[in-house]
Parts: sequence; structure tokens; C-alpha cells
Amino acid sequence: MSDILVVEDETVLARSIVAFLERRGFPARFAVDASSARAMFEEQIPRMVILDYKLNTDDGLELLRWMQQRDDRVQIVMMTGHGDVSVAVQAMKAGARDFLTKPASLASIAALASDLMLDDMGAGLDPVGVGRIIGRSSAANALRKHVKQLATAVLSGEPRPGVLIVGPPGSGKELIATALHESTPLSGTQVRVDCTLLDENATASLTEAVRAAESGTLLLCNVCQLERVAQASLLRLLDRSAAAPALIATANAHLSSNDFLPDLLFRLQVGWIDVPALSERTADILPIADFVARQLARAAGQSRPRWSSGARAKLLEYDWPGNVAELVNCIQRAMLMREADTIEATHIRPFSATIDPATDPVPTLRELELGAIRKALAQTGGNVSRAAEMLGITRDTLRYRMEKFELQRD
Ligand SMILES: Nc1ncnc2c1ncn2[C@@H]1O[C@H](COP(=O)(O)OP(=O)(O)OP(=O)(O)O)[C@@H](O)[C@H]1O
Repeated sequence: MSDILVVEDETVLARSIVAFLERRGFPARFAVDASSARAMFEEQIPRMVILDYKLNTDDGLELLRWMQQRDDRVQIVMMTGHGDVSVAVQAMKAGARDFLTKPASLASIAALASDLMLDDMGAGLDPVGVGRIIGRSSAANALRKHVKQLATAVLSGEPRPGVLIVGPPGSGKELIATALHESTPLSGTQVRVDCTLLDENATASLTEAVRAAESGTLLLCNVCQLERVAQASLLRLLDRSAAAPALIATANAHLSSNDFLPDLLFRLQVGWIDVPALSERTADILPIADFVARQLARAAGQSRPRWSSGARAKLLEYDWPGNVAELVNCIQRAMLMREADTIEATHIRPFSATIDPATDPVPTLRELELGAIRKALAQTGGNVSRAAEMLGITRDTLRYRMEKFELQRD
């Protein structure tokens, strides 16, 4: 097995993908239709195939199934139309390893190629700066770009204005705040304050935090919860500090001038980042899931986990109302549930679809018995003898129980 096969009917695009991959050290070839792709595949089995879903008159999914049958070790990446999640799901079910949405940037194709081809356990598992923002969606690319710009243009300016990061719960706001801090040239550290936890000693807590964050960044999580008195204290502390930290704040919604002192609001909202929900960046689901699973495997001294095609499809089909936090939690559970190296579809149980054994109501014995009798009668079309046989009791016992529960034969 060797190299990458690109199957793309637009010759110019195919050529530029191949040239780009080769410049990054991945030998690559291309085919512009299914029959030449089949011939090239037979001639030399590639390690990876980048396959366009729409190939003139040929069907990309059919070609994918054909390749999978020939050799299921080949890592196939399907290129689908923008927002076409159902095709991505079908491709996963047919055995694709991942997908890219068109138009895919050459950089994202190369990033995917290195993820899949460089299988070396542990590589890239401790990212810093914008590398922390895992994902191949255009939203993830835009976030990384925006973070880099704000880190130099805004946060490190003088006097130091702030950046507000807004997004739904669990979408990665705090992770982005850390990436932002690490991307600045500031010499100080990042100090985190959770505004929901500030009590009557808020001023003392803020005094300590501002001092510790001097020449660095002060991260105010859930800034909407910052009381007016604490806001005034914070402004005073910043004004008096010789090397005031830059402010980064996170919130689930944009700030209202009714709740904030204008001076703090202006200071905070110089730069801002909107973090989309995970359901709006489906292309990030598999890379984040794989990253988290690999990190957990490394911590437990295990080998790199594999994903069944059913598990990948299930991850893509779910809409993740709890965003990345819910995805991370689901992967942690999947890693505990799996028996071998592979994560199967049955191990993917998002929190909202999971029954908590601690609170799951226990049925009474009467409910269980009644349910079993009803089921047996339904499956036998009301035939008491056969239902009794199914239940492992005599016909007379079943009759007696049916009377007790006032059940009719049909
Ligand atoms: N792009 C990403 N790549 C990898 N991991 C991510 C990404 N985004 C978020 N995470 C992980 O998801 C989890 C939740 O992220 P984070 O705490 O930053 O979300 P949040 O929006 O600040 O949540 P909350 O609103 O509850 O404070 C963390 O474990 C974080 O490491």
C-alpha cells in the first residue's frame, strides 16, 4: 500500500490537490472518473483516497463501496457538497473514514491527510495557541484566524482593550480564551475568574486576580453574572494597576447596556468572537471526537482507538445540543464502554439520549408481569397456549393471571 489517490472530475482542482500534497511530502496520484480510479486502485492499493461524491456520471458512493470491498484498510475521505450531512452520513455507513465539504481549502485537505497518514500515537496531542481549536470546518478555520488577529492587534495593544467571546454553553469559549492568551506576546499569565462564583468577597477576589494577571490576561467567565458593585471595583482596580491585564470575557449572549457599566462595556467589547454551536460545524465532530479519544487512550497507556463506520455515522447524525462539552462527555463514556480497540455505534450514547441509572425509575413487579403477558399475547395473536409456552408457565396459570389483570384474549 502506498500514497494518496485523489478522485476528482475537475482536472485543474485534482492537479492542484496532488501538487499541494506532494509539496507536503505525500506522494499522490489522481483519477478523473470511476473507471480510471478503479484501474489505478487495482494497480496499486493507496493508503488513502480523497473521493469526490459527485463524479460527472459516476456515483462516488458506489465507488466507495467498491474500494471498501477490495481493501477495507484504505482510509477513504468523501468530499461532499456544502451542508450535505446526509451524504456524509451515508459515506460513513459505507466505510468512509472522514469527509470534507466542498469547496475544501488545500490546507484542510493537507491537514486531514497528515492526521490520517501519520498514525503516530501521541503526535499533536498537546497543542498550544490556536492549535487547541481542533476542527476542519470553515468556522474553525475562521476562529483560528480571528484569534491570531485579535491576539496581536487588540490584546497586546496599549492601553489594553478587551475581547468578548460569545457562544452557547459548552461550545468552547474558554478553550478559545486560552488559545487567545497563548497567541499574545504578553509576558504575564492568564488568571481565570468565574463570575458566577463571586460572593460578598468579590472585591477581595478581584484584587487578587488583577494582581496575579498583571502583564497577562484576566479571563472573566460568565461575565453576565458580574454584579454592578463588582464591575465598579474591577474598573477601579484596572485603572490603578501599573501593568493592567488585558480582559477576556465569556458569555452565552451579547452584553446589554442595562446590566453593565458603560466604561466596562466599552472596554470589554473592543474585539469579539462569536462561537457557533457544534451543530453548525458538523465537519468538526469527527476530528474533535478522535482527538479526545486519542488523548484519553494516551493517558490510560492504550493504543490509538479505532472507530467503526456505524460509530462515525452516529456521531454525525446527532445534533449535539450540549455542543463540544457534550461530545467530549460522550467520548469519555464510549472509551469506558468499549471492550476492544474499536469504538462501536452502541458505545456512542450522548448524554441527552442516556438514561441515568441513578434516577431511572424502577418498574414494579406488577408492571413487569403485566408487560410480559401483554407482549406474549400480542406476539402470538392472543393464542393463550403459545403465549403461556413463551412465558414458561402453564396455560391455566396464564388464564388465572389474565383474569387477575382483567386482560382479554385479544
Ligand atoms: N475546538 C475544540 N477542540 C477540542 N476541544 C474542544 C474544542 N472546543 C471545546 N473543546 C472542549 O470542550 C469542552 C467544553 O469547552 P469550554 O469549557 O471551552 O466551553 P464553554 O463554551 O466555555 O462552556 P461553558 O459555556 O459551559 O462555560 C472542554 O473540554 C474543551 O476542551
